[in-house]
Formats: sequence, structure tokens, C-alpha cells
Amino acid sequence: MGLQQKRQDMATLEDIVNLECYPLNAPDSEKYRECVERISRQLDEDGCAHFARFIRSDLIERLREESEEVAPKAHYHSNKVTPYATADDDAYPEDHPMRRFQAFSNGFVAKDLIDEDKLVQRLYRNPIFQQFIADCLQEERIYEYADPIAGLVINVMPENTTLPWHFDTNEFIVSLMTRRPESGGDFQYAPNIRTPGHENFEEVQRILDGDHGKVKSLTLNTGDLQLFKGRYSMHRVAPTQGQRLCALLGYAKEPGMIGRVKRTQDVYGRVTQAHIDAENAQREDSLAG
Ligand SMILES: O=C(O)CCC(=O)C(=O)O
Ligand SMILES: [Fe+2]
Repeated sequence: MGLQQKRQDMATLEDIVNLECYPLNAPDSEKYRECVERISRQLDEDGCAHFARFIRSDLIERLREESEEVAPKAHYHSNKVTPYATADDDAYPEDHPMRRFQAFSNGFVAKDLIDEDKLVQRLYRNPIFQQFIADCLQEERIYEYADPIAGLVINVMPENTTLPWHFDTNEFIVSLMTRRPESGGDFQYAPNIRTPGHENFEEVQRILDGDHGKVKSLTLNTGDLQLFKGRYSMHRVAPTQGQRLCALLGYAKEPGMIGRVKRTQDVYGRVTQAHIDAENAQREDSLAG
């Protein structure tokens, strides 16, 4: 990376991030090490870390306005989903978690509909920010998606909707609240309710039935950032009053991440040639293998 580029990346960071609380600009400092350690500990404990006031306070209005402006471009795909995003399987009893279909009515604004000069784009692409997230995850580095329309999206939850209980396919996700709803819309999660090799259907079922004894709740204000490991912790967004807008910054542990054609078509209502090419290449690979 050239020196000029590095300076520019640092300037972007200074423009956007509350560096007093989050010293991303001084990765060699004691303060940075402490900050990263605190977050890593939170992630180890319950898979979720909260960065209150991550965005500079004088930019909160702009952050909200930028996301409100683009929100009407969201694509909606109303459907019914299980916590596992799987098809129905009548090998299980009717009330089993594998067969619990819940209404889903969110929309997503795709990455290519968000202008390059918007705060969320500038943050998503910033290599210093990316290294900070990698450090918190105790990874060497992380990669932006190669996907032209996914990777950075804005989740749009209209008035009186929920994002139902689910596990993520991704190991981790970075979320930035860009419009806190008037009320409700808390992020609720059951820390590490499943582990590799153990689905723990009994407890999952209890939560689906409304027992929230083991559920934690997090209220994010506009400008707060969250780092969440969603593969083991079932989570949802509680019903919102007023529109809730949240930017989801997706990264991968390997370069070249690109979504599958079917899922991309479902979620965004379209695919690009890059999606088709990637799927064909994969098919060739598996034939050769
Ligand atoms: O909007 C959020 O806070 C969470 C979204 C989420 O869980 C997801 O898209 O998988
Ligand atoms: Fe999720």
C-alpha cells in the first residue's frame, strides 16, 4: 500500500470514527490493545460486542439521512423462514424448530445502490477499519466481498415488522445502526445456544415458544456499531415502531466471496454476470475434483 493511499485511509477514518473512544488511528498504542482485548473478551463470552457511539457525534444526523434517502430502493422478498433457512422436512414433528416457519418482511438495499461517497461505503472499504475488525476477531485479516451487490447492505425494517429468529450462515457480521426506530427494534440473542455438532433443539424450541429466560437484549443507538457471531447464537430483531435502518457490513475470511445465484435472486431480485460466472466456475471445479 502506498504512503499516499495510507494517508487518505487515515483521513477517511478521522472524518468518520469517534477516535477518542476507539483509537483505530494508533494501532501500536496501549489504548488500542486494551480496546481490542476488551472486545475480544466480549466476543468470547457471548458472541456479541457493542461499540457505543462509534461514529463521530457530529455525523449522526448525516448517517441517518443518508440511509433514509436510499431506503426506498430496498428490495423486499416477503416469505416464511425457519430459523435455519431450510426447506420443510416432514421427517420432523410439526412443532419442531426445523419446521417453525416465521413471517419475514424485511427489505435490503444492495451495495451497488449506495453511492461511493456515503459514510457506510467509506467505512466498509476502509482497510484500517477492516484490520481493526480482524484484530477484534483475532484473525490475520478479513476481506470485502467480491460480490457486486452483497457484502454491504442496508436492512430496512418498516413500521411494525420483526426480523424473526434465525442463525446466520456467516460466521460474523458487523452492523451499524443508521436509524434507530422510535421504539422497539432491540437486537435479541441467545448466546451460544448451539455448538458444533449439537443443535440443542429443546432450548431453541423454548425460545420460539416465547420463553426468553436465556435471551439477551441490546438497544443500539444511531451511530452504534455491533460485532456479532451469529452462527451459534440464535437472534432476532424485536418488533419495531417506526422505520429501523441498519447497515450490515459483511466480510469473509477468504477473498473472492460471491453469493449463490438462487439466493441472490431471492434476496435482491436480480443477479449479475459475476454471480453466474462464479457459479459456473464452481461447477467446473467440482467436476474436475
Ligand atoms: O439488523 C440487524 O440488526 C440484524 C440483521 C440480521 O440478523 C441478519 O441480517 O442476519
Ligand atoms: Fe442474522
